[in-house]
Amino acid sequence: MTLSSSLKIEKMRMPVMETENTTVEASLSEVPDRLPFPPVTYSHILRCSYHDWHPRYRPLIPKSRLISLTPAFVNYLRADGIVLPPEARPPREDDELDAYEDSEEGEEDPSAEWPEIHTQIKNTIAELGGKVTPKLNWSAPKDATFMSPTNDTECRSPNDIYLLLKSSDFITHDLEHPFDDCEPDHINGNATEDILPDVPYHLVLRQYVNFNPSLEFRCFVRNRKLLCMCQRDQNHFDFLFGMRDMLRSRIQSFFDEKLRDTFPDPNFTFDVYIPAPHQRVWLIDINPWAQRTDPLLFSWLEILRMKDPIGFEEEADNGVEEGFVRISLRDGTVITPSSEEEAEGDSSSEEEEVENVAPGGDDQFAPFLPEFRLIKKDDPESYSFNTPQFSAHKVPKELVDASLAGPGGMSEFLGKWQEILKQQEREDRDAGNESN
Ligand SMILES: Nc1ncnc2c1ncn2[C@@H]1O[C@H](COP(=O)(O)OP(=O)(O)OP(=O)(O)O)[C@@H](O)[C@H]1O
Repeated sequence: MTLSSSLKIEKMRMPVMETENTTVEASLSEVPDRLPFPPVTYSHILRCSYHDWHPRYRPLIPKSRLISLTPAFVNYLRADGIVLPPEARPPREDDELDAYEDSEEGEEDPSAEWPEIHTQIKNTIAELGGKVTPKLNWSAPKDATFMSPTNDTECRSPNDIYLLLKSSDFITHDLEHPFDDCEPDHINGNATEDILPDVPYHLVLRQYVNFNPSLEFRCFVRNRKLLCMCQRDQNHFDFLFGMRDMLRSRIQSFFDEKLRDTFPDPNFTFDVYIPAPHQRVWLIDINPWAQRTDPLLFSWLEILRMKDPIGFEEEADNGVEEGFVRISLRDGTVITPSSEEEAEGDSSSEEEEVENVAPGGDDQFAPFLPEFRLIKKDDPESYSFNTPQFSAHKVPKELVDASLAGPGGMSEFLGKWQEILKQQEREDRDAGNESN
């Protein structure tokens, strides 16, 4: 989950936008001040927490482990400043220096307050092959990768994890604001008492895999219908256009078979990863149907106003004649598929327009398949904003510049900074002793 995509950004994204099949034009005057979301309830937010859905969808998720967090560890994450547990030092040749370090007053060790968690994290990293990527109940610390030696969320030690978690605004949001803009649930039409629920905080450690970002997609579900989907990465990938129909079909089947009737809420979003050979769909994340979830290549207003797609299955359920569906190609050919396989076919999505004629034969047109939006080459309406992703959540520019000195720059910088502070303390102490 990312921090709320503000209405300002909604407005920036609204002007003319080329979609898969049509051109949507929306005048800024049409954009309401508040988006017409149904109320986001506390329980919806909790049901989108990794710890809640992980047990249900375990076989669909890349290998991951959950560590239930104690209040002491959560307090450590919440505390200002970044103090890391001392790490085992490599043996030194200089005996004198070793003696000096041993004789120094014990370094502060925050993990003394949560030794079991520290050990569990160490063991889980080892169990998952030595490399993990962390997240809390809803968010990964993607905005803090500049702190990492590898410049991503790969972690090999507990300290790598603490450094990322404590540097991330997204993690702070999970800790301090998970229920912002939400309201209590209603039972029999009456609002329950407005008390913020306790969050069972968990650290999620996922086995680190080299993800191909072009094959990550975000999908939007309304009233248990897959409404639309788009790529997650903000770059253009030419090869995706030829694969669009196949990927859409995979995601649709995955949704129909695994998620549609099992996720407790009718509205939500989910992220998937479909690595080569693109046979298997992996569930990566479930996010709330709420403005805080980044709509990526769509705007929320557009999604909220979108017509329901109508699929083959549904037509069969409604007893609608097969001929009701037609696919017209740009050369004027009209085909009427008799099965999903045929509809999928190998026709190029670039060449094809898919239409649906509403029951009753009137001229209402609605998208037949969920729209699958991809970033076009040199798209003048590029969806990226010429700023690095998550830049709004990063630290002051000077610090970012310091980190650009090279990989690991920031953690080295932090280590040096802590040394400088300690040296300062020692000097102050000595100066105090001399003056006494
Ligand atoms: N097992 C993994 N190994 C390596 N990278 C991963 C793994 N799982 C996820 N990622 C990467 O981490 C990114 C963030 O993961 P995830 O979607 O769970 O975080 P999030 O904070 O909920 O994101 P968002 O705010 O966009 O919803 C993914 O887009 C993917 O690129």
